[in-house]
Order: sequence, then C-alpha cells, then structure tokens
Amino acid sequence: MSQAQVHKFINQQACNEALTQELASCIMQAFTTQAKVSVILPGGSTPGGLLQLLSQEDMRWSDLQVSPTDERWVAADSEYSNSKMLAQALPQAQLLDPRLADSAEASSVAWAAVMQKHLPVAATLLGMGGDGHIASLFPGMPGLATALQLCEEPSALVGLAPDEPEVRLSLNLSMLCATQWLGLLVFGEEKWQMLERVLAHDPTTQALPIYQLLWHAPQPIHIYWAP
Ligand SMILES: O=C1O[C@H](COP(=O)(O)O)[C@@H](O)[C@H](O)[C@H]1O
Repeated sequence: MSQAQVHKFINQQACNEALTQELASCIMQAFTTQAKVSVILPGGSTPGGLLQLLSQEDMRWSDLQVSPTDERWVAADSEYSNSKMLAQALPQAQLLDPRLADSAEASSVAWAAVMQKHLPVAATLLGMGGDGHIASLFPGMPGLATALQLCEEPSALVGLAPDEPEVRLSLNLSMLCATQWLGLLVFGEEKWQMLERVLAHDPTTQALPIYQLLWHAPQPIHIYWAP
C-alpha cells in the first residue's frame, strides 16, 4: 500500500512556504541531537522558489550539509549543474558535491562512500520529471532495476538520461529512502496526472522510478503539489 500523503496548494508560493516550514522543522529537530545535519535536495527547475525561501530561515547554516539527489556530468560552472544551483541558492550551507573524481564512474563510487557517512539524513526531497524519473533514475536506463532495489546497499551510480546532458550521477533508491523525512515536490497539471495514474496503479506506470518510490518507500512520502 502506498504511504503517500498528498499536500495540494492553490499556487506554488503557498506550496513553497509550507514546505519551507516543514523542512526547517525537520532540520531544527535533527539539530537537537546532532552537531551536524545533512539533507538531500533536488535539482532541476522546480525547487528554485523553495530554496529562496529556505535560505531566509534562521538556522545553523554552517553545520548544515546539503547534497543534491543527483548531478548532471557537466562542468562545475555549467548552468545544468545541480550542485551549482544548490550552492548559489544556499551559500551559507556546506555543499556535498558529487563531482569527486575525473570520471563519472569514479565519482559515483566516491560520492556513495561520502553519503553513507551521513545516513540517515534529516530530510530528503525529490523532484520528478514528466517521464516519471526521480533524481537521475530514468525509465529504461541501464542498471535501473538494481538502482531501484531497496534491498541494495545505499549507494550512488552513473545514470543515463534520454536527452543532454545524458551522463548523470544519482543516489540509488535505497540511499534516497535512508532519511527521517521523505518528500516529493511537483508542480503542474501534467505531472499531477502522472502522479494520479501512479497512485491508481495504472499498469503502464509500474516500471517507472516514481512508481517504485511511491509504492515501495518504507516510510510515508509527503507529496507537495501546486499547479
Ligand atoms: O533532470 C532532473 O530532473 C528532475 C526534475 O526536474 P524539473 O526541472 O522538472 O524540476 C530533478 O528532480 C532532478 O534533480 C534533475 O537532475
């Protein structure tokens, strides 16, 4: 049974405001027992407004470590880099940059080792593409079945997107679910229709990464949506 909890808002601003408070609360709660706190946040275009609001929250920023859910294998200063986007949006936090070696393969191995030391993180927020991908786990890509297995060790891998930039680094589903709070931020009617089909067990969605997340994550997943 899906443990999805849907939070729908009339517009993106209201959604971002509510989600900012939820994330800030998770982070503050974690700081009551930990000296350093880690969170995992999505890349892409959706989280821009959220990150702007989050950056204005009063918290122990220098002790907060932030990793992207995934990275595009592009130059560090590329407009397509998720790490660059997070570093610019949350300059007060410590970025856990996945680009740790000269090759994508070696970086994925090194990033997995780094992230394993941060588990469980206080909060993991994901985005979703219109094709049902999450992080850089794309429908039909090589290695997808293993990357979606929750019995696998929390890890990272090289992903393959259908469009440029094709080469990606991604956390696997087991790592993405190793968190005290799990969320999904999605905007737009088209993506909502995709979520409805997934939540209704539409058989055409069952091979999608988003289906695996919504139906097999071991804890409740909070879906934040606005048109
Ligand atoms: O390629 C990616 O896509 C998803 C969704 O991106 P969006 O632009 O539709 O918000 C994103 O969550 C992921 O981090 C990113 O690398």
